[in-house]
Amino acid sequence: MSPPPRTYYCAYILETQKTRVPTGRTTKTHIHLPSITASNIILIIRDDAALASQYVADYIIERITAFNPTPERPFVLGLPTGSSPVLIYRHLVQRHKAGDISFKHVVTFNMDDHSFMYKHFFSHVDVAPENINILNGNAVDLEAECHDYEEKIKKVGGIELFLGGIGPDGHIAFNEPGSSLKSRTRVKTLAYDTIIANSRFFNNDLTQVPRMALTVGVQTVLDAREVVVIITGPHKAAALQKCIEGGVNHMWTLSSLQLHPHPMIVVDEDATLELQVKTVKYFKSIEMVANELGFRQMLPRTRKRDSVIEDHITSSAEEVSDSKLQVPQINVSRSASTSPVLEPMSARIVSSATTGVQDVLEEPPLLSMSARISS
Ligand SMILES: N[C@@H]1[C@@H](O)[C@H](O)[C@@H](COP(=O)(O)O)O[C@@H]1O
Repeated sequence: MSPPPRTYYCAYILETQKTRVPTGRTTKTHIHLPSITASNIILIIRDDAALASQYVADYIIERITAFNPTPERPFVLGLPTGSSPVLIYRHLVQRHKAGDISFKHVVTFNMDDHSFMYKHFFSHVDVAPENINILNGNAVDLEAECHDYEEKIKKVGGIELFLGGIGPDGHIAFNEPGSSLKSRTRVKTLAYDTIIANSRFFNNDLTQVPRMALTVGVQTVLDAREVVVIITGPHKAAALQKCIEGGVNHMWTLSSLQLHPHPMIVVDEDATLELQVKTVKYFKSIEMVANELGFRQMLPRTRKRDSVIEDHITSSAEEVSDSKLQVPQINVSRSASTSPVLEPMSARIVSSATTGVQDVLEEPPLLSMSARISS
């Protein structure tokens, strides 16, 4: 009896893998899922936002644990704001409190200039204050602030994993439609759509929403060794469709992930509403095949490699020698400087500074941002 087609397919991959393994050496190999997709993008689909968020949080924990960070070689994590990652942070906090993960040797860089990170994440885990990097929208010299941010990222050895969210227009961080795909950290004028979307943080008063923001650039995100993006809700379905089924396009800056060697997008069913059925089925089958074969997404253990096959024997020595990282000694004071040039969103969020830190674990899962902030 002939095996089912998917067995043939898997067998074909395994055969490819075998022929690429150097002869005469005992190696344990893994296939990267991106190698069997049309682009490199891995799309993970979960039933709802809670399950998608849990997947991402567990994945981040897995990656930090596997990296085994130390003070000399910290794990560098890029982080977003917005309502999408709130459940991810909640899950990370829970796992931290359960003793599953420490953030002691994790250095963070935020995508843009919000302070909500303290409320939802930093205040609840053991991340060292000197390891937290957030753009300061109150800096006197904004250009220098942006330049220094890029330098700090470089100094710490680059970002290992950039977690991101998107706006309904497909923007990543605050890289609005039309942003250069080569852009780096800079001041960005916000699109009207984004101003409307962010008005929920400002009592729905459009006039209160800042018109500009500091943000990492598209290229800053693409430079990370891995990018993981969470997309949930039907209002982001059109953006997901453009970014997955369309080409690379500066009007949908998330689509730039197609240029990245290790991007993963984790979505709920609602976000897939605009995708073709065959696209959804295909990506689901990729995960199913991987599960059946007993492997998940595997990243190169060495920082410079982007190979289909991973060599577990040779990697560790290269990895250590290639990553003498220094934790930057950065002043992360949240206080505003004397004459603010550009007020950050965080400064205008009603009562965010005065309400104090709440235990986010007690919040209902899908409470809107505005409701949380004004409570
Ligand atoms: N700069 C932020 C993005 O980083 C975020 O991804 C987006 C979506 O936010 P939400 O997750 O609340 O939809 O909002 C803002 O534009």
